[in-house]
Amino acid sequence: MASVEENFFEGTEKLLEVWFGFKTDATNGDLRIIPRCEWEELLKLAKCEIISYCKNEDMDAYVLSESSMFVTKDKFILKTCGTTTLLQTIKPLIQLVDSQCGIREILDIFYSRKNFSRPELQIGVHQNFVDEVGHLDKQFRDGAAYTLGRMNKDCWYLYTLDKHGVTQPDQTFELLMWDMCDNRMKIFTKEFSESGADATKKSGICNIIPGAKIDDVLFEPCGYSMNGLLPDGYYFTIHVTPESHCSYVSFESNVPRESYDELIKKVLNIFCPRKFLMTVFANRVRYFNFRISKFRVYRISLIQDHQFCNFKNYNLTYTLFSRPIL
Ligand SMILES: C[S@+](CC[C@H](N)C(=O)[O-])C[C@H]1O[C@@H](n2cnc3c(N)ncnc32)[C@H](O)[C@@H]1O
Repeated sequence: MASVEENFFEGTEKLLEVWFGFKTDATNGDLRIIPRCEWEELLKLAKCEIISYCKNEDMDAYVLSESSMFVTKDKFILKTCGTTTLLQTIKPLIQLVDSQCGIREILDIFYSRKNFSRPELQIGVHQNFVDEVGHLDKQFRDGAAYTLGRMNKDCWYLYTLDKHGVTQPDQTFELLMWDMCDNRMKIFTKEFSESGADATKKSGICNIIPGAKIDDVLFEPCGYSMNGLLPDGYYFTIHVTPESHCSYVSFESNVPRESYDELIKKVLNIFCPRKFLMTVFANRVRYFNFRISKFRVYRISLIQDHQFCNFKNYNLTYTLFSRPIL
């Protein structure tokens, strides 16, 4: 029988979002003209590959062997888990966008991740955030790095640019969940579900944001990834590592909401995590005032850490919750 060590999978993702300055006068000024073979080459540097693809008018969405990639006219999002080497793509990405689209200006970048369960298994700079920051600093002059949460326990790292880059309304909401309920995790195995679509239906993921165009994959023997596309460049993406000794789920979306209460309630009801971390990022155009007192849905949750950051262009709320085992 394989040991727990051999079966360990690091579900925690590295997440990169890059906003490019887009040129109205250029016919090639759109990241979506970049051919798939170029993305495939770029992803090789991160040690992952495309396994599924869907698109709508505003966005191209790729399910990867390790999480997801989204491409819009002027925005690139890459989310990779396991022992991928995401930051190896950053310089080649900038060169690729320059050579194919003639775009050199970078409005903002966001590189973030939760602390890993097993950082020693990561490759190169990804073993610790200080080295990741060093790598990013070589590329960007005005980078700023932060740690939210407890440096010796659960925390969340962020690297962004210290500038007023993105002028259009923008927000990103993330729920990172771990210590999951085993019963719920069964759905994301081939033993219990036939396909990605079957798991999406059985779990109730299909009801989180109705009307989305969904591309879902169920891995063999277990594991699940989905991208959901909505009109006007909105998306959501869910990734599940169901193995009980390292269970982890992530939910991410840029859909705007006055309050995220309903969305959070739906996601928590599906996955039942014992611990979860929430980040809400919103720029001044889409200022989001998060008030913890309104958190009716978490009556049974304990807030362990709650922090609010006021950046030059964005506000960020970070909250870590734990729930008693019922
Ligand atoms: C790619 S998925 C989603 C990972 C995601 N970051 C998460 O939130 O957990 C990872 C899950 O799929 C399983 N899996 C099965 N085959 C895989 C493969 N070829 N590559 C990556 N993961 C695979 C892993 O064991 C794990 O349970």
